[in-house]
Amino acid sequence: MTTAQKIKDIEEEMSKTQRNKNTEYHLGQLKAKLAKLRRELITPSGGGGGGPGIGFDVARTGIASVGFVGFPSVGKSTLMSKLTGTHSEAASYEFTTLTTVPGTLTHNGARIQVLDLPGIIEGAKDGKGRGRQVIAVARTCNLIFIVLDVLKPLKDLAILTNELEGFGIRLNKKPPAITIAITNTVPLTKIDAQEIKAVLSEYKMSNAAVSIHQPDATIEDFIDVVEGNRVYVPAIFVLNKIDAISIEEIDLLYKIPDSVPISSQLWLNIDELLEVMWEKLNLVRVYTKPRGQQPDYSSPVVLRRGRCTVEDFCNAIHKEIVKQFRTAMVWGTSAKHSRGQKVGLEHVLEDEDIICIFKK
Ligand SMILES: Nc1nc2c(ncn2[C@@H]2O[C@H](COP(=O)(O)OP(=O)(O)OP(=O)(O)O)[C@@H](O)[C@H]2O)c(=O)[nH]1
Ligand SMILES: [K+]
Ligand SMILES: [Mg+2]
Repeated sequence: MTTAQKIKDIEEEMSKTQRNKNTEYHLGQLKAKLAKLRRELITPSGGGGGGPGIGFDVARTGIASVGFVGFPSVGKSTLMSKLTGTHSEAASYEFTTLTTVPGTLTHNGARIQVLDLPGIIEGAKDGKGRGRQVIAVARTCNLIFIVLDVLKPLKDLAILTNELEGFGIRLNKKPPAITIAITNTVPLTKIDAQEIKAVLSEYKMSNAAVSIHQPDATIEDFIDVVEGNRVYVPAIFVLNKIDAISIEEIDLLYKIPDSVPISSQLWLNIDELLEVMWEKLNLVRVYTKPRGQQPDYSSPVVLRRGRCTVEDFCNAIHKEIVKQFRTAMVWGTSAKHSRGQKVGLEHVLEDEDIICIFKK
């Protein structure tokens, strides 16, 4: 039996099983089995791994990357060509794009790589078409544009989200606040949730201390933590081709969370798309101020959130700078005083801070 078939069987059994106190343990087991099978799909045991294949893995440039995921002919390539100036073939027939096509755009001084991808279809995560290669590229991006055609049913949005979920990608979600520490000394006296026990037994963890710090955590969140190979990626639902619908219909579209309606063909509402893209990328711009001079606002050093200490700033300019570093003055949100703060290499910078480095 193939992995895809095994998954289907379990999904069928789950849909037939009514949820109650007596079936909780069994359902927990099934969900864990399902997660393990999905992992097999992401990383096939026969070697080769689940990474992007030939024509999909492209050289990475820029400070962050945005991947385009969507059904065929929703307008991904039209958008990508216009945003970056790099030509990616667009046409009225499906599967025009067959590989990853990279381009770059510069926004607020940051160079961002844009990856146009082939269209995917339902069942992509289970091996249909080139879906798995496409989703494997999307997994490595800092932001995903889920591109949708407003003339097609909006249930496509749920289908695409589900395809990515099945590949371990969590859209617009924070990692669950759950920790698992395996121990041989602490007996499991307080845990009585049948589902948690079932999952742990499925993973052959007989002595585990589970701490859940999140009241609304679900058993799916718990499995995500046990599996540990999830990626949490921000996403924008790009609702394309609004030139083909009425104003009233556009107003309804605005109710979809994290969505931006646009027309890539008529170039409508692209400013909003770029603004939301910028917010979601969560980048940190740092302006350099040479001693005794005004800050240079024209070309910020752009860093990624979580990797934006003064040391990261130095390394982004030149590897040698850290060796000569004595101290730095910082002005802006991260500084304690409005007149600036003297800081060391470990200081964490904020967006639009100004920095002056003093060397030894
Ligand atoms: N009306 C309208 N048509 C558009 C818009 N954007 C793209 N199209 C048309 O939609 C068709 C498909 O466009 P593509 O850019 O090739 O779509 P794609 O998503 O890259 O398609 P695949 O690579 O085949 O998956 C083309 O005929 C485009 O001219 C838009 O904003 N409005
Ligand atoms: K097309
Ligand atoms: Mg295309």
